[in-house]
Amino acid sequence: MAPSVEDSNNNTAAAAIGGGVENGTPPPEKSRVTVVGSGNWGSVAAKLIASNTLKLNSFHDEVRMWVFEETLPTGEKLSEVINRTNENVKYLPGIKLGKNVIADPNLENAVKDANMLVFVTPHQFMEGICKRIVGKIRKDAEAISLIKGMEVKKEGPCMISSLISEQLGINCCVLMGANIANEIAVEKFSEATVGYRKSKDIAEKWVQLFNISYFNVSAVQDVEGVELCGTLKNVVAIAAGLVDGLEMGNNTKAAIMRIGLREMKAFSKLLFPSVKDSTFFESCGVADLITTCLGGRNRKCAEAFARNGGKRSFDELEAEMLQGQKLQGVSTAKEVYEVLRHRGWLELFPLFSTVHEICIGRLPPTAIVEYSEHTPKFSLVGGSNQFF
Ligand SMILES: NC(=O)C1=CN([C@@H]2O[C@H](COP(=O)(O)OP(=O)(O)OC[C@H]3O[C@@H](n4cnc5c(N)ncnc54)[C@H](O)[C@@H]3O)[C@@H](O)[C@H]2O)C=CC1
Ligand SMILES: O=C(CO)COP(=O)(O)O
Repeated sequence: MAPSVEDSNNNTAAAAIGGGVENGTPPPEKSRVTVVGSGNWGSVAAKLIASNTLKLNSFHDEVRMWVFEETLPTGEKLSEVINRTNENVKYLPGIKLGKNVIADPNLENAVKDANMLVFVTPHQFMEGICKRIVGKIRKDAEAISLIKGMEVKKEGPCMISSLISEQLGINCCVLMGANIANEIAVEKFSEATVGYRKSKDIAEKWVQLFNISYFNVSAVQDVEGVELCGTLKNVVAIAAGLVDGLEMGNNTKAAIMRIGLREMKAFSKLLFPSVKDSTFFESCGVADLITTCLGGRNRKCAEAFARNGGKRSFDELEAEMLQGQKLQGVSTAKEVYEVLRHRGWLELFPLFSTVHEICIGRLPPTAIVEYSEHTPKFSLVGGSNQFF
């Protein structure tokens, strides 16, 4: 059974500021936050949030964090070690999360009282997680997804925020940005973008929960644009890593990033015409693309893949190099490819489609920089398509 935390700022303090038992109006209910996920970014998100809930009167101090339970080489359970040491020794070693972060291996228990749910797991696990908690969360819960990825169904592509909204029947914002977790963990400055659909008030509450001196958050009304930026840049980061592994140099890498950004924008607008151009200039857009292509896990594994001439699979490299952390770019490239194939758009997106074909071994890593029959428009910048 996971422990719990008493509030330091209890309702007496809230009552003293506005209303309260003295003048007959009950104090507004404090929000309860649960973080669903405890990987590298999930743990940093919990740390950020926990530092803010201690300061903000409108939130309960305690931040519950669902842990996908595993047994460590020492024989101990990960959740127990987190609660004992206040550190996620596997996914974020060396960083104290805050004593008000409570690791809970029981998913249903972790979510049941929360009215603010923060989803941050690798995207491939979200459908299963939603199925487990349908009908077990508060009806008035609000959600935010920090997950970079999408699902492809028979009906077409489904963004993770839509999956959450549709399966759980709740509103879901997104938070994406140039956010390499290990850098934010040591409190180096970065920015992030909240994407919201309708309610600016809800978006502002999320901004309040995440914003801190070293993490500058702003909100834009463009859920799909923000989420697609975060999702698609992982495919471009694979391409950037391949170029690094081939030792092509900075100009080639910059070209890959530019072509990738064009494809990100075109793909997003073809799927959702409402996506705004301005979103690509937020942290979730060009800034996340740059940081991931320079320092992300997708880049790192793709570099190793190219150095090995494509002879070692991404699965093998992921297991060896990331030790339990997960790549999102390889599966996203596959999902994007499915959409392109179904819609007859493959030739419009040579970078995206080439990345997938390299990942599955149909093309060699060098194809990323080759003008071949498979990539007829690869190095052409013009293109008559209105979306480019
Ligand atoms: N790490 C980073 O720098 C950033 C990551 N993100 C995004 O955040 C999302 C989560 O990534 P991270 O927190 O970095 O995770 P991670 O890749 O570090 O860790 C993997 C997580 O998956 C869990 N897991 C393994 N098998 C599972 C299963 N069957 N069911 C449920 N969970 C399982 C593990 O316990 C672990 O918590 C991803 O979409 C990623 O793209 C976004 C910004 C930065
Ligand atoms: O999304 C990220 C940075 O914003 C992290 O990217 P990687 O998953 O490639 O490390």
